[in-house]
Amino acid sequence: MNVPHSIPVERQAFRDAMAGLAAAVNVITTDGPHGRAGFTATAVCSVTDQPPTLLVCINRGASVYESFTGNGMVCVNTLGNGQQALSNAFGGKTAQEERFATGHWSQGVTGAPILEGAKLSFDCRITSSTSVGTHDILICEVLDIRQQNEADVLVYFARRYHELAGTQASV
Ligand SMILES: NC(=O)c1ccc[n+]([C@@H]2O[C@H](COP(=O)([O-])OP(=O)(O)OC[C@H]3O[C@@H](n4cnc5c(N)ncnc54)[C@H](O)[C@@H]3O)[C@@H](O)[C@H]2O)c1
Ligand SMILES: Cc1cc2c(cc1C)N(C[C@H](O)[C@H](O)[C@H](O)COP(=O)(O)O)c1[nH]c(=O)[nH]c(=O)c1N2
Repeated sequence: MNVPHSIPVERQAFRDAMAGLAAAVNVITTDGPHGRAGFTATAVCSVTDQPPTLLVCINRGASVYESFTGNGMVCVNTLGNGQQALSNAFGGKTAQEERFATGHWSQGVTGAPILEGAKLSFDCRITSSTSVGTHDILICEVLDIRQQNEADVLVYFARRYHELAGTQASV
């Protein structure tokens, strides 16, 4: 079978198609010698459960990039219903102080900020990374998990937020 290799997919066509994938909304945080920082990410998924590992894609052009790669620690805070303001604040163009002022934070094993009231928080160490196009794929080993089983879930789909009723997840 002849597979057409040379038909380019336009950037906008790719984005329009990706808008059809529903995704959880996460505020990714870090702290350490390279500063406290955070950004919103939907490009997060499970990689393997041995060792428990997830990935986070971060744009190398983001103002927070050096803080994340320099500190080498991250917390993936998955948002629940009613936390759209946090997603918007961490979604770009606002100062870090302003972003963190929208939530209440604690610290766990890695020192990265843990969002009080998040649906889930994965405290992680970055074990490796790979550059693809404009982004780095951060491979993050999960060292600790905090969760609210009954919390509702915030979903980003078709360029807007949707709320889902909570479901039980077990660790
Ligand atoms: N992976 C990402 O970097 C990513 C993901 C989602 C949203 N965003 C950013 O958030 C803003 C709002 O996004 P939106 O979903 O409302 O509309 P949009 O049209 O900008 O994006 C639609 C979808 O395309 C994908 N996408 C967008 N920008 C991308 C990028 N630079 N690299 C890889 N995939 C990308 C995402 O799946 C996104 O949900 C935009 O500035 C967008 O760039 C970035
Ligand atoms: C819903 C949604 C989802 C995502 C984003 C935005 C929004 C609103 N952004 C963009 C990212 O949050 C933004 O670029 C950072 O906050 C960095 O912005 P500054 O460079 O600091 O202004 C984003 N960026 C990224 O590198 N990976 C991702 O998965 C996502 N996902």
